[in-house]
Amino acid sequence: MSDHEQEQLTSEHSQVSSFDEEGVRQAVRLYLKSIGEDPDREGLLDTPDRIARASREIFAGLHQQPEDVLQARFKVDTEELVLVRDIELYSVCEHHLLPFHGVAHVGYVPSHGTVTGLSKLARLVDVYAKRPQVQERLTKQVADALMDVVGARGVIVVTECEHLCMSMRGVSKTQAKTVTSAVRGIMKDPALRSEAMSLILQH
Ligand SMILES: Nc1nc2c(ncn2[C@@H]2O[C@H](COP(=O)(O)OP(=O)(O)OP(=O)(O)O)[C@@H](O)[C@H]2O)c(=O)[nH]1
Ligand SMILES: [Zn+2]
Repeated sequence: MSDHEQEQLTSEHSQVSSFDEEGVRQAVRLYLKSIGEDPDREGLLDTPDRIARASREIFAGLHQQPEDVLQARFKVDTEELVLVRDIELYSVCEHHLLPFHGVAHVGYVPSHGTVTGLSKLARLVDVYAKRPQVQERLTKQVADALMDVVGARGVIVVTECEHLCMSMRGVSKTQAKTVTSAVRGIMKDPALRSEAMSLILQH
């Protein structure tokens, strides 16, 4: 198996177990102790519970599939580009468990007039963002889901993010933005791709 196939296997198809709230609470107490804090001081008493509740939200995408949010599909007489720009995105980098955040631009060309609801594109971004991630994989997974689940003829996904692991620590570059893209199907056609890119870049 190639490295690429191995990476896909471990990050996309590995078994996800159910959310263990008590496990998170215990881990946070241990973490606080290990950084030299006192988990029993007043200000920190409820922190393990807060982090457990917040983690349920932040990592909700681990327990969702694209099919769960792409159910709204209907017919509109169009086979033209549909693009939702500047979809806010909050995710967590799997290397440091620190946030990365920014925007996603998601465009697709429907097949036989089958479109999905506009809000569903944003929900799809969340399904993949609310997991421990790397930005490249997030971008690719959104594109692949639109091709596979909605049956799009072509897709373009561009994400622009700031990684807190690069700004609040480590290399400390606060202005650096990471841009990744995934282009599928007929969107690879240079004219269509450049139409989509010019719409995406209209800030
Ligand atoms: N390609 C990619 N890299 C990421 C992403 N998020 C974080 N990283 C990088 O993952 C790398 C992990 O590198 P390591 O050398 O193992 O970790 P580190 O010692 O904490 O690295 P520094 O951040 O350079 O201090 C770093 O270069 C991060 O910038 C992402 O979404 N995509
Ligand atoms: Zn990181």
